[in-house]
Amino acid sequence: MNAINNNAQTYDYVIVGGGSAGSILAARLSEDPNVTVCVLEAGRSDLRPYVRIPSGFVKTLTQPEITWQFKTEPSDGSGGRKISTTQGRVIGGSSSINGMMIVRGQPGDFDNWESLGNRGWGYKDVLPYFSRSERYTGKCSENGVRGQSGPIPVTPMDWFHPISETFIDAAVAAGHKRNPDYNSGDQEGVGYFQRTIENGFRVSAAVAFLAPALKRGNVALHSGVRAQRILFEGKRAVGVGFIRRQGGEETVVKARREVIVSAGTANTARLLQLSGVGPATLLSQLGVKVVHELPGVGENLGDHYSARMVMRARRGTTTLNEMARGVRLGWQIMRWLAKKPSVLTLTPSQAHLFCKSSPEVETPDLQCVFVPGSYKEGKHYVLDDYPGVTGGWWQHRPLSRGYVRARSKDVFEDPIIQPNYLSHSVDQEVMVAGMKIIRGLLHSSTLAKYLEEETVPGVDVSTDEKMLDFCKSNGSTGYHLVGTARMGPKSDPTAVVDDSLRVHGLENLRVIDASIMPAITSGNTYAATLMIAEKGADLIRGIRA
Ligand SMILES: Cc1cc2nc3c(=O)[nH]c(=O)nc-3n(C[C@H](O)[C@H](O)[C@H](O)COP(=O)(O)OP(=O)(O)OC[C@H]3O[C@@H](n4cnc5c(N)ncnc54)[C@H](O)[C@@H]3O)c2cc1C
Repeated sequence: MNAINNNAQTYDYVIVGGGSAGSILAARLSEDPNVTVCVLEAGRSDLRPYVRIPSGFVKTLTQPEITWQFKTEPSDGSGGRKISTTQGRVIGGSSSINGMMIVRGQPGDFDNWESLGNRGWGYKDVLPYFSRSERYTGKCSENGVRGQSGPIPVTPMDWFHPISETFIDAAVAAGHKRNPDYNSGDQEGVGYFQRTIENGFRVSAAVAFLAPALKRGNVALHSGVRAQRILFEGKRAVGVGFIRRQGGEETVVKARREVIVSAGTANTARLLQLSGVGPATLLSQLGVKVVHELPGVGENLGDHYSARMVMRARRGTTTLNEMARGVRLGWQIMRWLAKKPSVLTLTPSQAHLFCKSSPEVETPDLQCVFVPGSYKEGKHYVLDDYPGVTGGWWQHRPLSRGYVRARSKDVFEDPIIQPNYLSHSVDQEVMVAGMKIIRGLLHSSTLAKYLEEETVPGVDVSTDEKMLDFCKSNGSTGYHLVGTARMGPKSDPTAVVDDSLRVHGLENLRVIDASIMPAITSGNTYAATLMIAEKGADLIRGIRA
């Protein structure tokens, strides 16, 4: 181990990652004025129009200056393709570039975590933490599960397209119930997404938590720096070494109490590995000295593999494809400037359908989404030249698992990310079932007044085999990477952290971000990550909800 510079600055807590979880942790830990916190963040300022204006989402994905331009390894399930699985590298992390849709998941997701040996992570235990960070402005159900005074606004959809409403009608006609609040504990049904958008702007975890915390004076933020290793004295984490540029000189910050890794699922696993915590064989291939052997570091990678189909709308129908261009776009910009609902404040998907792939399944195992617009086939976020709509779908709880492995000791070289999409036969069956459900709705008589022809993939893709092939060769990431530092008891050989989020076998080191999920949640993963951070902060402070 390199010598630790004795002039290094010392804080009570050093947090690696000023993203979704890191922002909450910095804010909660610094509520005590006697505590000092240092946040190390690889990205820089989030004061950018494409970050702050919700529809800028698609632009951010291709901007390397604010994103980790990660790609997955090819596999049979991805039709031999590498898939871009961009993550946020900017203040606020992925919360500054995500799709802003808030989906908590299902009660059973967390009861399952608890049944895997994680005490205090059942649905009833995590509910207060979901509520704590949110300020839900929609109509609340009477069971009191929604938060109404937290820092993150969760707002109902305020801009509606008649085809989206007709999609909802089609789902109701097909027997699905209209659900006014899928985050109430009963997820099943169809309706509109809830969003982290307020007054026309994205409200990221950094805007809601980190920025106010920085004003307290006991939080230091180093941006544009990459942590390259956690420093240990024996088995105790004592600080973090970071660099500003590839091959640059290392600076050290020391942690009096704890080092907390909140670098996101891919980077957290990679940082642990580069710090000598991980599978011994991998560490030896990398030339990293083993501090503590933990075979599960980087394993158990999960994601929501999604596919989409496109329908051409009848001539004269105005979809987002037309509204996001020319004079119509000008009008929408004017509306946004006047603080009126506008296409500029849309989430990437407008309507949802949480449903079952078959009657035998106990709770919804599919998430279907509807967008009153469409992208050109094979192109990244280029709108079709004709009026079109998109139906997408993914399996809630896929069984396929992959891994993240550092490629080299250099934190400027992207890690190997292999999600092994659709490697499990159940996942293949559920994806095909999902395609049949969404296709049935898009071709229904209810939507026929608007839609005329399936353009992607086309009706000749009609057998289960062809549909599976289509999913394999056209599907994509849900951007919901989780699981590479899975939480579980010591008796579980693949567990990385215990149910207090402490890394097994080491002292003063916790992982608190999406990587600790033992199994992916039934929905987009942001809300669950915020909950993990809220609970993680209490675990550190010894507070019970
Ligand atoms: C494009 C996209 C769209 C998404 N859409 C949705 C959605 O609509 N709804 C939803 O619920 N979920 C969505 N998600 C998923 C959700 O945003 C993530 O699950 C969640 O934000 C993960 O939070 P995190 O704290 O684990 O990581 P992040 O928020 O990614 O934070 C990690 C931070 O650590 C920093 N970092 C990493 N390595 C280092 C290092 N070595 N040194 C210093 N800093 C480092 C990163 O730059 C980053 O800022 C989306 C994700 C993406 C990427």
